[in-house]
Amino acid sequence: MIDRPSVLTTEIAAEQRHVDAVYARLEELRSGAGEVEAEGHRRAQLGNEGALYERDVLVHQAARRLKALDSGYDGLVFGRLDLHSGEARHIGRLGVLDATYEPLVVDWRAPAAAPFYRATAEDPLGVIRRRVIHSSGTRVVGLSDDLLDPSAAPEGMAVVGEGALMATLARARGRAMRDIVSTIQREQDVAIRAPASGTTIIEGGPGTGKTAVALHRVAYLLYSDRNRYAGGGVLVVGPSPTFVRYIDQVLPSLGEEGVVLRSLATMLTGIEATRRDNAALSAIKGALRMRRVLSRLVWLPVPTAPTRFRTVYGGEVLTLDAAALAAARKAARRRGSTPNSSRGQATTAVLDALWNVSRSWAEPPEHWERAEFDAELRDRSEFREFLAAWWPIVDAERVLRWAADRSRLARSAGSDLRRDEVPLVAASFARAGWSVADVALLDELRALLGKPPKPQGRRRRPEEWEMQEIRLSSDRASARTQVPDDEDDEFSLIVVDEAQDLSPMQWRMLGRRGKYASWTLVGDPAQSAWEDPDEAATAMDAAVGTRVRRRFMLTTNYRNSAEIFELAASVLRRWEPGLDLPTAVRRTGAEPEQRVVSDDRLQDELRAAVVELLADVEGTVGVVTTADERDDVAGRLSGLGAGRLQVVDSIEAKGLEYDGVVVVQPAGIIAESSAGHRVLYVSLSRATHRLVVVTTSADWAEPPADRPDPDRLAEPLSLF
Ligand SMILES: Nc1ncnc2c1ncn2[C@@H]1O[C@H](COP(=O)(O)OP(=O)(O)OP(=O)(O)O)[C@@H](O)[C@H]1O
Repeated sequence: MIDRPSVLTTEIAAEQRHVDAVYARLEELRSGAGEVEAEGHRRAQLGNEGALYERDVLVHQAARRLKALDSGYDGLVFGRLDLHSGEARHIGRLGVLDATYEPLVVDWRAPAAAPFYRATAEDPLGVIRRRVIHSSGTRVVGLSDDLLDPSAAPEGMAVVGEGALMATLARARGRAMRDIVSTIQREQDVAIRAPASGTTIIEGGPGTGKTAVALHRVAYLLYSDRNRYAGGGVLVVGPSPTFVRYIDQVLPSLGEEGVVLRSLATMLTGIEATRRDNAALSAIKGALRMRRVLSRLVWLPVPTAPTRFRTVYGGEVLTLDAAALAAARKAARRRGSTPNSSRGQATTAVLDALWNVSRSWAEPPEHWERAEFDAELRDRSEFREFLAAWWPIVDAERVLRWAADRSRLARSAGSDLRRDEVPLVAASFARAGWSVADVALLDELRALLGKPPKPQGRRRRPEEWEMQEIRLSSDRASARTQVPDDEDDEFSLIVVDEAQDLSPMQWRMLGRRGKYASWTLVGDPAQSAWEDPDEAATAMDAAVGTRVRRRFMLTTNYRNSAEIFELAASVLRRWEPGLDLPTAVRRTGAEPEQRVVSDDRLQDELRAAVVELLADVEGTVGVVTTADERDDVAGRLSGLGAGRLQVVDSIEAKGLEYDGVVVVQPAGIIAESSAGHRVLYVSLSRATHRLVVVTTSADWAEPPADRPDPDRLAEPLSLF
């Protein structure tokens, strides 16, 4: 007896035929792009500038095309819509036309693909059946159908497979975040395709896909207005280097390579913040009052500045003492805009002071000519050396290191730092390396210090500019990831993840990079650890400007099992009862566990829990501890997990996810910062499958009687 193929096998075979046709067409397009490139090189052999220009254009176009064709290769076709009109529309990672310009695949970002994400049974948008096509490389391995409009289904229309979303969510997580292009949900799609102008705010609880949505939005905006965004640069900012490593494969998997990903610790080229200050210090350093402190600091004489200058002119000795130099410094500052750009004003002020010395004598040498006096002194090496020592060009790092001297910091503090705060802040600048909060201070200092005037260079001929432009645009993608983006770097699109935690000084740092940018801000006020929401909101307003704001709220948690999220939510609600939290959609039957042990058993129990989770889940395991304990815990667990285990502190855990999570000493995590229960909420909502809490006290979830007033806690909800 011959087995009849199942409906699923028949349907898979039919889709495979279409997918094969798409790959065959892709090969033709690849060889076409190769020919364009060869043609470019042939033209360059003519040797004149016009030919070189054409070569650059053609090679650039071909390279872009090839890159686009390669990027979406695996699993290129992932969806199909069967429409009322009878059309079967395939959706994929990129658009492919056949030789007669009929679409074989529609790019997921094109308007024609929108119903794939937006159609529902209540509002089918002309879609009868939506099909998700699962592939492995170029081979179709499965299908998941949704019949959205059964009444319109033609006779014999097959409906096969399980729900695609649930199947995807149940899969084990790897070390890197994946794209969600085949299962984007309706509320997410609306945020992804929101207009570019102004500021788009995407809010939602843990695991609602905010990060995924923000990254897909970048790919969407690059698709819909590539010239503007690829040319002007796109910056994605995340909270920590670990987070940036976690998300850095999503955009390349969507075919976008040229986006700059930075964490708040690595915003400045050449400076990597290696530590975080404690909550009290971060609050001081992040507050706007630091700007006033820094603006005084930059004008103080450098610690090695000479306090006297003596020279001989026309046989007479001219001396400037400390008071005269201080007056000259004041005069230079009045005339200059920033210290580094004011060397000229400083020179003039010193010459004025020297001249005035001669004028104050009982018998001023009347035959001295001012112009001659200036010209001769300016030329002298002793004068130039004095100026270089007295008014040197300084960089931000040196200036902040000098502030490790308490008396120097106190001189700049005005009434902006309390007396007891000065030694704390000064001591932190004396420590090796920089903290994350210092990065924003260094950036502010760079702006306040300014730049020395540029020496005049040779002017370029217009055609040189043109060639330069072409090379720049063709190299831009790779150049942007290699060339330092310094304080001059402006972006046309800035995406900020975990935006609820930015300090006012960090908002200023980003604002300087996006004066004309379109912004996408992603955050969850309930996960906020920042204390002064009003000041942060003001700084955010100043950074993003007053243009139109659009808001989207994501409501479904796709990360956690319902069992795990219920625990995280119940803890947060004990502290802040009125919060609106998302709903988790996936039940696994695995309840989160709490293991209460004595102090001396804590480490053994932690190790046992980690070993157990590594054996139980397929993917990654995370251990979340307090910042103080993190390195010790990592040391004790080293050697376990072969790349599947990561130990992070509770702030670093932001934005990350693992299949299994062990949270160690939750009471310690709460105690670490003033909004510690929110930080714990973040820690408890990192796991997809298993959560184990290892603790020495059973009542960690109970808020203390003197907990902060819930009304005050709710304020950060108004950040956006
Ligand atoms: N539509 C979707 N289809 C498949 N997976 C999804 C979808 N939306 C979100 N996810 C998955 O859910 C998880 C959480 O997403 P993401 O990290 O973007 O959430 P988040 O809102 O930024 O979370 P948090 O605020 O807790 O950091 C990720 O694994 C993501 O891939």
